[in-house]
Amino acid sequence: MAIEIKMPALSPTMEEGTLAKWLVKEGDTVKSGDIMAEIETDKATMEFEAVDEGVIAKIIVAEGTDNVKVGTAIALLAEEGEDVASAAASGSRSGDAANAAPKNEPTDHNAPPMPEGAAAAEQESGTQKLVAAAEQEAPASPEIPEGTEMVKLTVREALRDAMAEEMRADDRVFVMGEEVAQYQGAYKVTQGLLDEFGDRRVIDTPITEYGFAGVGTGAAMGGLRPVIEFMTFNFAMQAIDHIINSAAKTNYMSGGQMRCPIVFRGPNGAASRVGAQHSQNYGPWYASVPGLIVIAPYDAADAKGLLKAAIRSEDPVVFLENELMYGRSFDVPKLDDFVLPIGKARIMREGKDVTLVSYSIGVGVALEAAEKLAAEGIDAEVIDLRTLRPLDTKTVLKSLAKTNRLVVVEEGWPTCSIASEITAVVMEEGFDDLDAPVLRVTNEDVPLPYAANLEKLALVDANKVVAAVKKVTYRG
Ligand SMILES: Cc1ncc(C[n+]2csc(CCOP(=O)(O)OP(=O)(O)O)c2C)c(N)n1
Repeated sequence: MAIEIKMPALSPTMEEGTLAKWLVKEGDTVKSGDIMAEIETDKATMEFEAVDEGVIAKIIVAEGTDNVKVGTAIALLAEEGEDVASAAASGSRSGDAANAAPKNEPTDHNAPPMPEGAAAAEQESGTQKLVAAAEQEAPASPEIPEGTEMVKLTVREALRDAMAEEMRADDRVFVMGEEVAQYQGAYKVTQGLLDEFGDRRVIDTPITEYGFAGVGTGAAMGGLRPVIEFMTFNFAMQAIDHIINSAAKTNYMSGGQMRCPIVFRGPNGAASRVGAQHSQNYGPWYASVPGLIVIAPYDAADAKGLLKAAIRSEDPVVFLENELMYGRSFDVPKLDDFVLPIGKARIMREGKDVTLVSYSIGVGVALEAAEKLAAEGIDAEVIDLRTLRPLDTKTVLKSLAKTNRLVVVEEGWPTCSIASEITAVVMEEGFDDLDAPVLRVTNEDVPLPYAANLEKLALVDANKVVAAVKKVTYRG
């Protein structure tokens, strides 16, 4: 089987580039270190070296092609002893998941058109469509066709449906974690999955987060699409080395030649009376790591649409749920394949006097505050970030340009928080739009107390948001 040569990531931020020039042609022999092509990005022109030895069996993406996404197959290499003609005609092999074609490829009706290079490569590799679905620009709220039926689902059911749909569509997807199979999840998120998919794809593990996060990461590098459930993200402290040092680095340290399509999911943040060690928000921790995508949905529709997108992502996703949201019901579009774009915030409520930015359970706090403020004649716009990395700063800055005041609401500590990051971005890029300092409304900067009265005082709430808004609107 031929080896796919892929568009390399020649810098940590490179997402696509121009295949400016091929320096080899079909039939040429290359060895490790030979310069094969010149690749241009908006920053520089760089030489692309061969890693493997062999004969160029086929050039897939022609020179001069713009917008070739990192990871797109650009040529096929026949290995030593392999017949070049049949290598060119045959499929390809590679250790990474981007090449392992799914048996039943899911279709993404929301996927925008692909750039030329990716479209050409798609004929060679069916999975390019999935890459494009997760990585392309898409509208903030994908259009839900008029007349679409909505169904009420709990966040828990929406998450289960997302996994079940992706498992039906792609048999590389499997779920692994403590109590996910027979017990159907510590919070019953994996309900029904063992019955439908069997114990090869719904796997109970010992209490060893380091072990199963590592097995999952290896499986993703080897061509599968694991969904790793942590009973809570507090226990993922045991697994953090695999998430940060292995999964997040794969794409970059292999120069785009290997990907790690894995989802780490589970509840995050404070629950109720579970104490300091079980009540932490890891959003800011993971969002500070290049190479990770971090998603923290609020409602059931987002939980479903974003988890489906996460499972299709070519890069590792930390998917932060919230225990207190699992049982809450919301409208979810009844569509065959409801997938939301990663990296797009959503305006939950339009307003003109102040912008409230939040994510996960904090969105509910912000919406509650907006209602209270409306009663006092203050019209708040509420933004749900949805994705914490990459952050949709455009949507935040656009809203600020309208309201000129901003408060960030976060169920987490204030120091080095998402709120701090938003504040920095707004100061750097939106300074002239500010009529007041940006305020952070967060939990108190202490390990969460266990005593019910102290816990309540330490957590963010709508009254604290109202007080902050009065400060920035000078109505206090
Ligand atoms: C690192 C970590 N992972 C998961 C948990 C959640 N957890 C608490 S008790 C428990 C089961 C413990 O079973 P066992 O060790 O057999 O002790 P038992 O309570 O049954 O005596 C689990 C999974 C945890 N506390 N810490």
